[in-house]
Amino acid sequence: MSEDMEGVRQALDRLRIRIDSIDDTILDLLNERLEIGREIGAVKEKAGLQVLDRSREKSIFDRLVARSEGRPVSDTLIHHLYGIVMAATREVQRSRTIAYLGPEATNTHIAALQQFDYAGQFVPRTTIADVFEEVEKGSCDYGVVPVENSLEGAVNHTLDLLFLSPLSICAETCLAISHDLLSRETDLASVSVVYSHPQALAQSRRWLAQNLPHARLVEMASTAAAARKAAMEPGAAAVAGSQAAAIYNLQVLASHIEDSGRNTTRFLVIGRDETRPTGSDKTTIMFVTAHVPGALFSGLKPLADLNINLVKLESRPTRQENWNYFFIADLEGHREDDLIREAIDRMRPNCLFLKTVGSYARCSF
Ligand SMILES: C=C(O[C@@H]1C=C(C(=O)O)C=C[C@H]1O)C(=O)O
Repeated sequence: MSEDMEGVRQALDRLRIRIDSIDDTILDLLNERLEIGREIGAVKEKAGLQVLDRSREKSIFDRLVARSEGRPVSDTLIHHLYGIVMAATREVQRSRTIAYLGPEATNTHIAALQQFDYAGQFVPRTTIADVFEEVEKGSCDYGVVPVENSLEGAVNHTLDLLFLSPLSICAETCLAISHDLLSRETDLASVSVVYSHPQALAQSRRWLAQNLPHARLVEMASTAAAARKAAMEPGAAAVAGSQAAAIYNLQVLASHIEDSGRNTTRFLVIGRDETRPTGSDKTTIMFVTAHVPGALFSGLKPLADLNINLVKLESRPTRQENWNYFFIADLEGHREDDLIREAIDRMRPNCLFLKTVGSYARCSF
């Protein structure tokens, strides 16, 4: 090693010792914070108070943002980091169980982790119907299921189950599906085999041919199974979402290796909560109209009359009678808004059946 390189190594070692010591302190302080959170939880439980206190959380964010002004930890980073820390502090006060369409590391799992800030007990279920059932019978507080993909369209099974279910939509979350190359290796040269779902391999074919021309490509049942395999095998990599890296402790060797296309999936959180208005909300209703000319038109007319934006309209067979359909409409606004309330009241007499499935904050893309 040249003298120069030796100097660089020593400088890095010295600085990294300081980083290690800071990480230890941060971790000890986080553990102390969670322990205090647990004590706060006990006080609240005795007093019959709710775990979530938004105004306290807001005042913490405001104080920290002001404290860090002009320093490297930005406003956005504070919201991101402390959002996770606060979710964990709430979680030790009252654990939430979240059923999702599994197995582990699927896009639905990632969407669930993202939506609940990684705090909670996440329970994989094999089918969308099983997720609904867990929440309906009360063994889980929430369920997370896919509802729409930007390339494939609606997930009909989710819509059909929602039609029959007593549960509400509490939130929606969107996930940009992108493909990354994940491995326990730290450089591309050490990768000799790449595992993934056939679709993900196909969508990354050009990048793989250019960057790993000699690697063997092996098809797996899912990108999650591929990531799990890559985590166990030296010289192996997986094409999967970057979040699978955190779940399986893998390195992201390359990001966004898909050849083209923007592929986004929208997920719903189902449960029993009635969500408060946020100022940027959507309301989902489901309704059935009579089988006569103009029925859908008169059903929807109040929306036009009241100038309410119809974000989405889908139809599905009711399966109770042939050629009978129910409609799913997403309206801009919250069920507590006077305008939305008025519109639904006016729609009701024009429909054979109508239910509000939930009002929730719109996801940002
Ligand atoms: C710890 C508390 O419970 C929750 C968690 C908070 C936090 O992590 O700082 C703040 C407010 C509450 O939503 C609290 O009420 O102080």
